[in-house]
Amino acid sequence: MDNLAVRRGGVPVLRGVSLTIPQGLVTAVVGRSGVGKTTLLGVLNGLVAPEHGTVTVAGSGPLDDAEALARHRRRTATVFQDHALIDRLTALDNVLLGLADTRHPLSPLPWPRALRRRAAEALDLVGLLPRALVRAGRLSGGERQRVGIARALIRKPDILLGDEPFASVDPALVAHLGRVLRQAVERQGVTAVLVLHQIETAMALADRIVGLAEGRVVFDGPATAFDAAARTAVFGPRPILSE
Ligand SMILES: Nc1ncnc2c1ncn2[C@@H]1O[C@H](COP(=O)(O)OP(=O)(O)OP(=O)(O)O)[C@@H](O)[C@H]1O
Repeated sequence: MDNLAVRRGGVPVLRGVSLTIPQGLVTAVVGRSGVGKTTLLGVLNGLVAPEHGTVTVAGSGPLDDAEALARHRRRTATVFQDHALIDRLTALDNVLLGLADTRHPLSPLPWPRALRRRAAEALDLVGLLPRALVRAGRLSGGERQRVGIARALIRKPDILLGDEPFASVDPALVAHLGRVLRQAVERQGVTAVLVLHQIETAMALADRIVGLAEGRVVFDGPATAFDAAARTAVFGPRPILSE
């Protein structure tokens, strides 16, 4: 990302962000609420157009070119903050939507057995196989989120973007899902960029941390280097709690 500036609703959100995200690692994006983490992810999957600056992806090219953007999207999977599931479809069919660029997702033809098996395996990875045939509209928030993760993993993407992918997941499951994502990164060479709300989760899961404050990158380094000073730069001084 080179000197990116982005406005939302006319208001500057990112102001000159330059960043290199290394391939094959997990990078966590952290910062206070409203700082522009989702916006940064939106620029990375081409859903948000920068006012100026460019994003160039190795193997795809600068994303301001339509062909490069299409190439980039075929290699990318996103876990959205609001899950973006179709309520009337089962968990399994929602996972198959991850393969929608191979065939129309709502085609009345049954999905080939091999692909259904792949979807079942993806659901198993996130611990949801017993809920495979339940309609998404009947799943809990955390279950929906895990369907979203399975739908991203079934694509076997080169690039995995996640917007608070564990936000509504039971805390006991977060470590397990973190391991599932790390396995995908390590076995398939995935480059992951995850917006993470909890700095503790980011430090445990990510190789690198990017901290945003006031529209700029104020920390960019290994997770092990995210110290008290970095925490203050990103999140501000700790509030003093009155008794
Ligand atoms: N579609 C939009 N129209 C106008 N303003 C927007 C829009 N989307 C986001 N914003 C504003 O842009 C700023 C950055 O939003 P963004 O969602 O990127 O922040 P965030 O860091 O992901 O927040 P959170 O941690 O609360 O999810 C916020 O001030 C938000 O109100």
